[in-house]
Amino acid sequence: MLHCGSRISKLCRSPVTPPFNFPRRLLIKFEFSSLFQAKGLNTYDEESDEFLPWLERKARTKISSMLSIGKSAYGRSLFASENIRTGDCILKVPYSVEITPDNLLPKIRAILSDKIGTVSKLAIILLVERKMGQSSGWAPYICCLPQHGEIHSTIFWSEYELNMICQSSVYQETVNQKAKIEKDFAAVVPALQQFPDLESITLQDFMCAYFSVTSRAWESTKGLSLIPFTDFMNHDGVSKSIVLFDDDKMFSEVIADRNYAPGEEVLINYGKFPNAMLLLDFGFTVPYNIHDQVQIQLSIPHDDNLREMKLELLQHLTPKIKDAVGFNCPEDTFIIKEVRSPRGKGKGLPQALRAFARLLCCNSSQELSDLAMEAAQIDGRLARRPLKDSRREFKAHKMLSSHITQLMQKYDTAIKSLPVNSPSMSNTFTLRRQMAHDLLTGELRVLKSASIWLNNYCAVLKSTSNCRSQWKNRI
Ligand SMILES: C[S@@+](CC[C@H](N)C(=O)[O-])C[C@H]1O[C@@H](n2cnc3c(N)ncnc32)[C@H](O)[C@@H]1O
Repeated sequence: MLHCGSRISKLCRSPVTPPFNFPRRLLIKFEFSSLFQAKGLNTYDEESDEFLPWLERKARTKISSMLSIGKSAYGRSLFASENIRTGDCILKVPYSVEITPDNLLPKIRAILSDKIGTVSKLAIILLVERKMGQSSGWAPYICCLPQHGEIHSTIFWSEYELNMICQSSVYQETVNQKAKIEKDFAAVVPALQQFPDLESITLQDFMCAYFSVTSRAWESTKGLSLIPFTDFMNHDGVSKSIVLFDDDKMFSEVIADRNYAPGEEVLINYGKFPNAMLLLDFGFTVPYNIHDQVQIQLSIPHDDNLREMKLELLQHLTPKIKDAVGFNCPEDTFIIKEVRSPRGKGKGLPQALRAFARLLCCNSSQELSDLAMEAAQIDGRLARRPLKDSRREFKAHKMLSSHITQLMQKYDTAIKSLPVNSPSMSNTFTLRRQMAHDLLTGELRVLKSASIWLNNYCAVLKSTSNCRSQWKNRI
């Protein structure tokens, strides 16, 4: 899921020209292919057999004649039930059968704190409907949602399991997410206590419902919603199709971007998510994830004589400059992605990170003033250009390189310390250990690519400055 505020929304594009507007943002962006067909078991799912007819009766319209629900290696999934051709609309779900915060019972909404977020509101709806059992108008959907024990999001990992991934930023994100859920639950409890049927809802129930929302909801122009049936589709990171929302006709739909034979599993793309996000929000990882990324934290050391001046420079720049620079505190976090070419321009190594490194390596007030003046003369962004003195530019990047080397060593140790697979391990632990391995190896790959690029950049700087000094000596 793309978390509200903290995660960047991206417009979704479909290879098929849609006849209507794209959604602003999808919590899950649907793309599909049969890449994983080998894993798509398509065993007949008796329980789900009645699901689509039930939803179509509720919607009073046909939703899909081309897809059926089956069981896959990753739980329920949708499979082609007939030949599908590129451009076919394979499902169309009216907004009337999507679950949005508007479905919250007015009597509960009236006593809920304003601070409760949309994810929590949807989670409460799911919990209320579950408590209603068979009398719920959503009962067939509710009983398909994941239960505690089937969920592998890191919010459900034990401390021991979490320790396997303490190198990754997802560790802290998990701690933060759990704290947020606990806070929301504490705010929800007084409202639940007003209703005898709901007061037995536990934090664990709330966490499961919260996970159902983060792993299955979309965000579109109309806000956050759960889309029954569509949310049975599993993820394939290389697929291209998406769910489209037609606000005029009030339905969401998926259009085939290729042909499918009957029985093929139809997979979609949830978005360009790194394993860290897949793990936290969806409870799974992919073995080789091209979207993996690593958080790098740099700080101005307390024993740096110029610390105050560096802070001053960062803090007293105009807000525009601060935003553009991307840092305004002694310690900052930068996201790096895999650097594709060791000799390329460093795509993946954020300019802001390199700029911070240049600032950190300044060792005179004159150098700092020069940087500030240069920033003012160009676009206001600090230290974005290579330093004129190539030895200082070298030093800044060497510092980054050694920081990344240290991180690589820590990741390497973490991977080597993963418990060795053994038959005595529970299935759950074996799976989570594998997820930890996917996550750590992906992040290590990102670090290695950055390290190669930095070493190459430093080598070029060194040879250039050597050439220059040899040339100077000759004159
Ligand atoms: C939107 S639901 C998809 C339907 C789900 N399989 C079900 O049984 O209802 C997302 C969940 O499906 C599973 N899933 C989807 N794609 C996966 C993949 N590529 N690998 C592993 N699990 C996947 C994860 O459990 C995830 O939380």
